[in-house]
Amino acid sequence: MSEVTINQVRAYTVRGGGADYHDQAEGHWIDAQIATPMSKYPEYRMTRRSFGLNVLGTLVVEVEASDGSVGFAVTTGGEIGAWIVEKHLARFIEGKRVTEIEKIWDQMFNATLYYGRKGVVINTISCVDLALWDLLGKVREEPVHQLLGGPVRDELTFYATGARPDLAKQMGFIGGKMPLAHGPAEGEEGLKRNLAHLAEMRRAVGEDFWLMYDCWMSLDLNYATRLAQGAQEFGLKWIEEALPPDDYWGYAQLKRDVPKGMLVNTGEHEATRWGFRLLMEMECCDVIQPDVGWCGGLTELIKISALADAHNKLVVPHGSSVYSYHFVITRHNSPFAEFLMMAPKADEVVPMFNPLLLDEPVPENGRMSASALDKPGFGVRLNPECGLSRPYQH
Ligand SMILES: C[C@H](O)[C@H](O)CC(=O)C(=O)O
Ligand SMILES: [Mg+2]
Repeated sequence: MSEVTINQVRAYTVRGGGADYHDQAEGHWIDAQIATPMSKYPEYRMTRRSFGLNVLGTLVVEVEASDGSVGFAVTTGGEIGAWIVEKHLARFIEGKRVTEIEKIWDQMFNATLYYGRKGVVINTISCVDLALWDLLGKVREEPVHQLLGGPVRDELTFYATGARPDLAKQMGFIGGKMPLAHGPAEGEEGLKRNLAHLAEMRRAVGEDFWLMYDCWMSLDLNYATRLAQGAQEFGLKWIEEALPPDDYWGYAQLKRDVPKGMLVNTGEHEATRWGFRLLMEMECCDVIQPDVGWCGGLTELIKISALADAHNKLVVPHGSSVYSYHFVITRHNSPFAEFLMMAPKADEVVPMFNPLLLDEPVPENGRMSASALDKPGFGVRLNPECGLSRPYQH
């Protein structure tokens, strides 16, 4: 097995949902009015597509081994990611043994340091890394969670992210995270509306169901603190990504200033052990939320998670579908998982990376048994009906 080598890496792009879950058709809840760092510009306030949230599209990376096995993974990264894989990263992948995942990661990261570190380069490295784990699982005929040490519990439990926490409760989820609609540029009136919406949802779901606000980097410290204070009477469980990801100082202050018991979560746009080290050493949050497809992949997440464990922080990955499920089931400090509601009206459970993957497991009644993940690799296949294109070749 250790002699199985990687013959070829190929990078593709695809549009319309998939790993770039923001790339949805008009009218989807995820593209309704949601507070963003661009909301201060009225012309970019009403939808996120207006400022180009969906420009990247999905990147698909395939790695083919000498025994004929093919591993693959998907992330947000589109054509830029495909170029990076084909024109730069391929040299570190092809010819290596399928077991050399750590070495490949280190070479990809160090070779791109001068233009990488965060953002689309790390998304791309993550995608290659996940494809390598998928390949190793397939060569060994084992699920990735077994390669990671095996499940620590029998099932995953999920909270749902979407516009309808009330429906999420009926569907059996343990909580509902809503997008915040109004940002600081909409003043006191917007703040009142944000709180009124939370109050309405609290009435709809009752006392015990978790409710959270996802602020998607849109607030400033003063607004975030006032939102958190106002939200306390409606039992907001956590305030998420309230500030721009580089404002570590703001997060540290926010964590000190939110009402006792309310959690500060962040990290979905953070990357690598060094980025998360800052969040932890500066006491920026209670829960970190790395996206497995954006933070450096599984190889990096293992390190981030160990660091978090030593800092008594929970790790609840952002989105990431099967890449998150296989990890969360193996970690004591990841007690539950996120499920992004991809139905346009958030009124039914559809696979998170729909329609790109076949056999993508979904929670039933807010749960997923470990056995749903018992297939080689990440246990998913590419849907042949999604038209992949290969814009570059090396
Ligand atoms: C709903 C949020 O604005 C975003 O689209 C997803 C996200 O940040 C999350 O799931 O967390
Ligand atoms: Mg979020």
